Amino acid sequence: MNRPYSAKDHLPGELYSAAQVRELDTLAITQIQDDGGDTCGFELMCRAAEAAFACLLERWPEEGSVCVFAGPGNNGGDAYVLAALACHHGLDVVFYTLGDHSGLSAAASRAREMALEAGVEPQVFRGELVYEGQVIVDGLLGTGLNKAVQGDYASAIAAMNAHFADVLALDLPSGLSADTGCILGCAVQASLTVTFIGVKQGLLTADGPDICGEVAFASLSVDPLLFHQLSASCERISWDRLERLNQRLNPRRGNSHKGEFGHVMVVGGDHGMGGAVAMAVEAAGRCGAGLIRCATRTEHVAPILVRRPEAMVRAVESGLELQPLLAHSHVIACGPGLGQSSWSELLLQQVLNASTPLVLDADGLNLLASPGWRRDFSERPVIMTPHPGEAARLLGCDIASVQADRFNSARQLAAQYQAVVVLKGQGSLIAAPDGRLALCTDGNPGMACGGMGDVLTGVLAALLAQGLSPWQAARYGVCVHSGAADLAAREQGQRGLLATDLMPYLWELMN
Ligand SMILES: NC(=O)C1=CN([C@@H]2O[C@H](COP(=O)(O)OP(=O)(O)OC[C@H]3O[C@@H](n4cnc5c(N)ncnc54)[C@H](O)[C@@H]3O)[C@@H](O)[C@H]2O)[C@@H](O)CC1
Ligand SMILES: Nc1ncnc2c1ncn2[C@@H]1O[C@H](COP(=O)(O)OP(=O)(O)O)[C@@H](O)[C@H]1O
Ligand SMILES: [K+]
Repeated sequence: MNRPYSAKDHLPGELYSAAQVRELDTLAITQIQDDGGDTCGFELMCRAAEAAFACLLERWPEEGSVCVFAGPGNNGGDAYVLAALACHHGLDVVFYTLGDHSGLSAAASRAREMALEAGVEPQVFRGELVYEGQVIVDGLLGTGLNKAVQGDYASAIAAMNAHFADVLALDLPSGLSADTGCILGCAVQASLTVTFIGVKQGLLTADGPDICGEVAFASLSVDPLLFHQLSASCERISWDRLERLNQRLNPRRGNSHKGEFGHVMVVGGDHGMGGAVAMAVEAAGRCGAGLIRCATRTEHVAPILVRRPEAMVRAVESGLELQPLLAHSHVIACGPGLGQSSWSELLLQQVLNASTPLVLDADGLNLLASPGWRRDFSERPVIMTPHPGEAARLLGCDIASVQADRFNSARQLAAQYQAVVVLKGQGSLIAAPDGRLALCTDGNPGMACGGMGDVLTGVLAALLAQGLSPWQAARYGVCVHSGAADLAAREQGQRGLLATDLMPYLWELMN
């Protein structure tokens, strides 16, 4: 029996779209066929069901029964085989079907026969879920989901979600889009999702992580060489993975000096928003920038110096004093607390006129989105860090449209601005202008609080200052930032986590 392995830290680094996984399925079936195996995908279906059933036994070892839902596609086929295995194992099986099962695929038909022979008694789901046990298996809809869920399917999903039992989802929770991580109409809330052959990109961003529960991956013993035939849509990154891939910054030479680690200039902090620049300054320092300057409003100078006397903080009240300061910087971080006043515009204008590597965040992005400000950054190393609201302004659409396809939104922004883009939020995405995508699985909802983005801006600026390219810095920085937040939350919990709580952990992870 092929053993799936679980926990997001151990998921493979390659993520795939639904279409790509279908391609992998086909390649795997062809190979099984060439090796003298079955020709219709039944072998693969059996392996999927075996892997899922192994997970079920491991997670719920005491349970004596299982309730299985099967849809009319191959996801339902997996469910039939699992039900047969459960019967053979001596579990009581309640089996509900939805949709027309007279047109099952060849593989799913064989799966159904196998279930009937094992003693499974399928009944059409008519709105009432009668089951007393602890485990429901969701085999309604998989990667074939192609429209919003409604009608009987929606009723079945509502019944599963209302039941006290835990749900094990086959491949992915029904109703979740494998491509976007969005709920299409409604979705099953799973405790455990066992996903097959390739990890679908939608499991790890937007609503995916909330809906999937724990994610286990089962390769179905597919020949790894098959995977070389198509490139993954997206790379999964995490602090732990970067570390294992040995993508850390090298230890410093003993004989080094501050000039080697870059001078960062943080620009922003209009009236009432001095904290934002203060946090970017401190994060840049904790991530190893050689020297940090800050250009801000007069009233913020003293408070920032009190907190971080290491920084060189200058008042730029008229805005025009900025130009000569920029000339002495290796990296500019612009946007935190910048505001959208004429002062803000004057500062941003000068920042955009420079050619220094740039991290652009917050109001820097909001201003960039307004008419007449649009830029092409192909000649300059730039990282843009929009949250979904800022991304919507930059793309001229609403937030729901950004979130409806985060992968596409990030890619589109990177192409339009010719910059590396970090689309923030659960499962932060990093997109390069050439189409490369990475998804960070670190981070937690404790980070949904003011100032977290300002800290990220400082982190990224420090990494650019130490010589990383925008693509490297963004991948590394997003993982360090989210990894630090996970460490901080482990101490005291997620709720109540503050942006400045990350500082000691940034320091630790950077070493
Ligand atoms: N093809 C293969 O070789 C393998 C496939 N596997 C399983 O097969 C699944 C994919 O199978 P399918 O491509 O048949 O797709 P699904 O099983 O996801 O279902 C597709 C069916 O559902 C219908 N449907 C789609 N959206 C609907 C909606 N919102 N409301 C009602 N009906 C809807 C479609 O019209 C179609 O009839 C995977 O997720 C995985 O579980 C696994 O057995 C591994 C091997
Ligand atoms: N639910 C979440 N899960 C993971 N990361 C999150 C979550 N909510 C926010 N974050 C992260 O926290 C940071 C918040 O940034 P942002 O919204 O710009 O905050 P602010 O503007 O207040 O500084 C981003 O890096 C984002 O990815
Ligand atoms: K499913």
